[in-house]
Amino acid sequence: MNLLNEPKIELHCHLDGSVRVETIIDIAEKEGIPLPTVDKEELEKELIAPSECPSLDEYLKRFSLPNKVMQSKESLKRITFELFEDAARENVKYLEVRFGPLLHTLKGLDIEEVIQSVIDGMRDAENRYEIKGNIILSCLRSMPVEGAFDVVEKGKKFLGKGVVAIDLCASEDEGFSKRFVEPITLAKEYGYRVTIHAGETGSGKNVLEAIELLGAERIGHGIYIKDYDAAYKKVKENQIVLEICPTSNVQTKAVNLFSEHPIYKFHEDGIKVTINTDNRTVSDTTMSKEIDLVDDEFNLSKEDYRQIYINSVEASFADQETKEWCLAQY
Ligand SMILES: O=c1[nH]cnc2c1ncn2[C@H]1C[C@H](O)[C@@H](CO)O1
Ligand SMILES: [Zn+2]
Repeated sequence: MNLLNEPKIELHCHLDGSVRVETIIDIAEKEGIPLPTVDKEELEKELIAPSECPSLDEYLKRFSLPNKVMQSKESLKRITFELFEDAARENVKYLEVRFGPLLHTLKGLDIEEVIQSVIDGMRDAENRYEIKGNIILSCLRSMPVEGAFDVVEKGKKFLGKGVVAIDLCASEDEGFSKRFVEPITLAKEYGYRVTIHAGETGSGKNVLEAIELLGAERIGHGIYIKDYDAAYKKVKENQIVLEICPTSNVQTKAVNLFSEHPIYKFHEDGIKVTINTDNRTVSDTTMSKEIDLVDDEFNLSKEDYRQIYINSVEASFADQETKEWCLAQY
């Protein structure tokens, strides 16, 4: 199937993992930020995780460089605009972009300014292209829990104005959900929707706990439910949607080889899967590449793709009007 022209929906895409390489060089020059090299190809080697990348923690090291140029309002707005522009050019109709606000406060911006700048970039792109978006605020598991409270509180005023959900990301330790029950419960009370990165590095139990303790409605990755029956059943029975990111899953060693990826088995068994990039730059990918990868390996039929598109629309945290618009695009 040639999928470049098919409409697409993306629910799992990190802003800091999706910065154009030329933009990193340009902002660094303008803001006087030193880079290891200003040669585009050399810089790509620093930014793109190899497929032989040994682990998630190794993969996560690629984010420190882009975050250096994401410390001003202008750069955050520009980077967001460009991400939506790139997505619109490959016919993505709706994109939920996520980022950790606290990562962008190193040079004096406050959390509200960070969020507002990302919203501004998104709105500019929505006005210019046929794409709609929403924002997911990510809290890093590697930071103290107080950080998550801070993000939940400061992000609250943007709910319904661009921000829709809360996420936990970064290194995945066994049993992390227990630590975050309070801030995520508070977020739910405020009206945030919930998606959680879990089951990426070996633990299906983390997926079960993210659903039971944190009320996750969607799971980022969730690969390891394949080895943990209770989590598998929970995901299937509760129709929890998996945000699968094929290339990233190989790089972080959620799977060793893409041919071993359980995405198609899940799909055939009635688990709701979606296809996403995770990180356009760090994983050197696009939605078209990710869908092609799945198609090459598992021979997606038109009906398979249609189902995945519908899963994505229905599981999105968009309002009803936007969901209907997305469905009408197919
Ligand atoms: O696939 C991922 N798993 C866990 N954390 C991730 C993944 N991709 C990116 N992140 C982290 C690194 C970023 O700095 C952070 C916020 O976008 O989210
Ligand atoms: Zn992710």
